[in-house]
Amino acid sequence: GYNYFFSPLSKVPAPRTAHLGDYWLLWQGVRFNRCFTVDESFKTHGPIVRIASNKVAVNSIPNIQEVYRGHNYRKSDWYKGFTFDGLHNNFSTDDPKFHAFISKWSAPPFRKDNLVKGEPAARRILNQFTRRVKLSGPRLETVSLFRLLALDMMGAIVLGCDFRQVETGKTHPCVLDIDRFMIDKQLLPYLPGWAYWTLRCIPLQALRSVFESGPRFLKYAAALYDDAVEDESSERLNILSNLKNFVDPKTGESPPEKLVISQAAAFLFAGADTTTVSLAYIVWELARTPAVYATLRAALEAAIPDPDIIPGVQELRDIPYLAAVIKEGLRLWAPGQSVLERVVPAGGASHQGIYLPAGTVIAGQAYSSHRREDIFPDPLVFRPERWLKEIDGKQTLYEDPEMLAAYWPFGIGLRGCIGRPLAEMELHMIIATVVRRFKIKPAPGTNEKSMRSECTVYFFCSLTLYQTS
Ligand code: HEM
Repeated sequence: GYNYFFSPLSKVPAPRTAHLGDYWLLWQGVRFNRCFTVDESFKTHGPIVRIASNKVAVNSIPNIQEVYRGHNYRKSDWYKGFTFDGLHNNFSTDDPKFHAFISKWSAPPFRKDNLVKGEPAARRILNQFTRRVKLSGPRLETVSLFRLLALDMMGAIVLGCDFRQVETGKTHPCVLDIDRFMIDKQLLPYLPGWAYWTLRCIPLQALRSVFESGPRFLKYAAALYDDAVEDESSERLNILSNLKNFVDPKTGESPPEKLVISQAAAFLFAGADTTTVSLAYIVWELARTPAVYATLRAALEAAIPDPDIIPGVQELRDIPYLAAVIKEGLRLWAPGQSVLERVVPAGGASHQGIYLPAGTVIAGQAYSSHRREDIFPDPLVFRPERWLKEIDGKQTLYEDPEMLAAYWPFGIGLRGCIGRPLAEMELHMIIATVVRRFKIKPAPGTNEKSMRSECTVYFFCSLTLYQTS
């Protein structure tokens, strides 16, 4: 009754059941359908929609910019699930001071000049990947393989550790725990408290391993921390040794060990599967869109005459068609594209002419912004050309300001993705290698339906990679 008639949010347009409480959103979440249903609701009800008793979603670009730009709208309680041992990291915290404090240590290894020093390690892993593809035969489970690749690359380039998964073909246990951890932290929090605690009491091994994944994560991170060493030969900063040895020049203080370990655990879950999912979708789009594959292949053959050579990221960034393929892939299939919750600050705020009291949870979703027909014509078509323009007779990456404002696969502003430069480096190097060295086509069973997901790894994606002559 209160939710439906008297709540200040009852004025916000919504599917009828969303006005009644939190079950509508929960139901969409357990069906892995939240992102798509919220998107449908925008189409039916307009740019602001109520999605739960205290939650609204917005799809107007100025509203989204206002919410995500600064620290004014803090992260919601949902992010608290991503603490480890009660300790926050730069993903989970809603405190701007703590965020600035922890970002100060974490940011330097992600600087482009530092990442470039990781290129030899990235090349070594990509050559191992090529050998593994050849060993595996023509049909490949690409998601599993990309998961090995993404974690190995992140480990070698910025974490200062060698997972050696691609080389040995053995999956590190933390990869499976990423799945369990995401179920525990992303899905189960939507259950009512009694249902969550009932599940926790059921003595089923599969459930136990879900609930114990958080502590296990911390153990993996602690082991990495213990092993982290400076790579003196390359003068490359890695996150763990950087955090381990960091001394604040002003205060002389170092970050507490427990905090560093919690931060390392955050990088493990935030950096591996995001890259995996992006890769899987981009390669799938290339496999099912032969004209785009052919154009990219030709551009790469021109830029990389010898397929045994893997160019550096700067050289690859100078191939506009490759950059446009990655941009377009992330437009359609960014891994974190469902609602990212923030909280309306003290004093409340007005969005789309509706007053939202302080404490209302508000969110946009990249999935919907990226499919705005008025901004991205034929939004469902994978068309890298939309990001290109002929300037002075040369094909150039062109970022139309309206498209750019609506494009946020890595989030926006101060709480945007700290790993973006690394992710972009990995995507450039991996996609260039795959396309330059292999012909690809989707295997039977990989189709629109099998690829439909909330953009976690819960989808079946099997592509056949053929080696070219
Ligand atoms: C294609 C790959 C990636 C995509 C699309 C992506 C996307 C995002 C998005 C959308 C956010 C904002 C989340 C929110 O507001 O809730 C985010 C934050 C974050 N990402 Fe990424 N990410 C990627 C790769 C990585 C990598 C490789 C790392 C680390 C090695 C990483 C570490 C983080 C961290 C620590 C945050 C929290 C930043 C903060 O709140 O200040 N991400 N990412």
